[in-house]
Amino acid sequence: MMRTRPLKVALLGCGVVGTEVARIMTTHADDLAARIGAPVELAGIAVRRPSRVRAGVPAELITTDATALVKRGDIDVVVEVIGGIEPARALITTAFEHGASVVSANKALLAQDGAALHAAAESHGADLYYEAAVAGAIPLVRPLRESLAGDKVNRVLGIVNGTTNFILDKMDTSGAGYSEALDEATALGYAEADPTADVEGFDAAAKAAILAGIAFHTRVRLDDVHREGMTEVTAADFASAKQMGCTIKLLAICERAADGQSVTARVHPAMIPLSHPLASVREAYNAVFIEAEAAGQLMFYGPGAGGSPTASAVLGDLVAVCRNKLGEATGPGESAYTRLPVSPMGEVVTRYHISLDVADKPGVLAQVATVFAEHDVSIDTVRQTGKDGEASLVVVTHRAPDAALSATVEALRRLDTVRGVASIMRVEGE
Ligand SMILES: NC(=O)C1=CN([C@@H]2O[C@H](COP(=O)(O)OP(=O)(O)OC[C@H]3O[C@@H](n4cnc5c(N)ncnc54)[C@H](O)[C@@H]3O)[C@@H](O)[C@H]2O)C=CC1
Ligand SMILES: N[C@@H](CC=O)C(=O)O
Ligand code: NA
Repeated sequence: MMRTRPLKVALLGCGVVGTEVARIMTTHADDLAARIGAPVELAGIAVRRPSRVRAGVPAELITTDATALVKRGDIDVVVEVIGGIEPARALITTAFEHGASVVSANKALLAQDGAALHAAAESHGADLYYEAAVAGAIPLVRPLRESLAGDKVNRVLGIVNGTTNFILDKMDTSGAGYSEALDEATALGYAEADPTADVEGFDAAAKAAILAGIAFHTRVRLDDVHREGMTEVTAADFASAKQMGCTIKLLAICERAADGQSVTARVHPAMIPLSHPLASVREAYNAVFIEAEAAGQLMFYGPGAGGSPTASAVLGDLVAVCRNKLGEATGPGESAYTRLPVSPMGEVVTRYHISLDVADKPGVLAQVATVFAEHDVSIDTVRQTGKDGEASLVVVTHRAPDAALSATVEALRRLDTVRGVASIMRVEGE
């Protein structure tokens, strides 16, 4: 039976995502009410710039005082789509203190302070849901938290940043320049307020931290994630990748160690074979593989960024949280009981593609091969092209610990016959 008293929702932030949340809440009010079992009322919208025109957003609900809104006492759910650490963190904490549950899209905050926010939610008998924080519209957080709660996840690998995938895709397929592609991604509402978060890998690293924590039932923070952005990927890297039958993607990879005693989480550009499903993930789409002991390999694919797709995930959480409120229950909280430590990048086992500029004279290849052997790194393939006394040497290794691979590169740089290291890229997905 439908409850007549509405559940009241405060919306914090009305930018790319917030505008779409407000629009869908207004246009789909009847469906949402039917699915929840009570009407949901948008009770207030906190913004920073009230004069901005926001199509379809009820002007009478706009306020610049977000703190007063969350302190009203009659708010059931606070939807935080401001982003950043403060004032989002203080507003979420205040919301819990005043009896509200929270839906947030804020991966930066969750990757930094997720444990404290979960504890605050639990101590106030409230929910903290954040499906939109990882890979936009794609259901990932709830499948991991709920559907896979009975399985053992060993690996999560995928593309979790729409902006960088959009840029890399444009560079690869149309030869577009980096800045031009970034401007386009920003105009389409994919990029963070400061796009450095996207291109330097912070956004993907925050998502990797959230995914690893949920997948392995432990705590992983942003600082635990090895992070390399994509600003140094060049057209020459794409050309090398093509020669290998590969393309380049910014990947997030979270793994349980073979002995099960630790986990790793990393974000970096990598070559992947064109035959791998991730190679065909275009534009701002995201795709994530989850490998679980009983389930085997699962693939999640869809729009990873943009106002409307992200609002879809926010609204899904809103419905779930409202249902919990009506049932006087809460959904699953933080599960970090395994307390597995996060190992450093040096312990990750992976493959390298190394492109060297070398002197084209007898013995150079043997010298280079010796350096690899000294570091216990086995070579898979070598390709040499020479011209006018100089040569380009491309070495692809077998799998080895990342520490051994980096030490090999450092030793190669010290050889007189190695003029320079043109590029180093990890190879994944084989
Ligand atoms: N845009 C996207 O594709 C996605 C965004 N997200 C996350 O959603 C959140 C919002 O992102 P966008 O909507 O893209 O950002 P945005 O920058 O378009 O919107 C944020 C809005 O919050 C407002 N704001 C800032 N401080 C405020 C305050 N104290 N009180 C009230 N409003 C304030 C800003 O003026 C801005 O309009 C971020 O956490 C972001 O990481 C998550 C998934 C995808
Ligand atoms: N800036 C992010 C937005 C979604 O999380 C991205 O590009 O993926
Ligand atoms: Na999601």
